[in-house]
Amino acid sequence: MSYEFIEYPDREMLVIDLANQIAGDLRALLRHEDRVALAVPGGTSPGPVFDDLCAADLDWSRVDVMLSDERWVPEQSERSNTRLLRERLLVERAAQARLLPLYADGQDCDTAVAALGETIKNELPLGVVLLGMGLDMHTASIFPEADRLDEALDPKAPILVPMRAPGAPEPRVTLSAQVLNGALRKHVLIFGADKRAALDGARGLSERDAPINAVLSGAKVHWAA
Ligand SMILES: O=C1O[C@H](COP(=O)(O)O)[C@@H](O)[C@H](O)[C@H]1O
Repeated sequence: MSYEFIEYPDREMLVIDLANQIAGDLRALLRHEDRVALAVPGGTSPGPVFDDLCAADLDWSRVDVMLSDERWVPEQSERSNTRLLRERLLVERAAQARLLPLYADGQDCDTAVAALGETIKNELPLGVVLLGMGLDMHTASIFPEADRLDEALDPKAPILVPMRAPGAPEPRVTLSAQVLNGALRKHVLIFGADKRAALDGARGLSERDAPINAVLSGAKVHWAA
């Protein structure tokens, strides 16, 4: 699998350039489509990119934003990826975008995935996907040793898969690898020497051992120490 690796002198330059590239991708796709879907990660890495991207000059009213994965916790929780989105991406100009939820309050994730997946069906293929990666080489919530890892990696996987994993403190839902991998533009955001070593270490491993490998083909990987 081949991907483009872009190394930046520092995190600030990465953030500015990546936000510009995503905005450029969205503008380019909006020239030919009525609406474009953008999927983004949660966790600790993407916040600064959201802070820049939210001010991008484009027709956000035609952008459908969703998460790559969600931790099954209420939006009030510090661990809610939806909360991060609302606070740092869906503000300023990007407040015009439509949020497609990956969480349903009061339901369990195993029953909620079918209905949540239905709302995403018409968005495929996704226009732009930004992904993160954990030190254990998980991406979205596709974790090594997760209970439904094989299902999430299956080319015939459903759109959304519930997931429980030793490395995840709460149940999750995740877009499946084929949905993420099928995006028209793919970006992966990685900060730090330890994650770069993890990415290098993923080379030659199976997708089960290194789920990041399931989404790298044709992606741009953005890295800064
Ligand atoms: O739990 C998650 O982890 C990954 C990586 O997060 P980071 O904090 O190491 O940047 C993230 O991509 C994923 O969306 C999130 O749910």
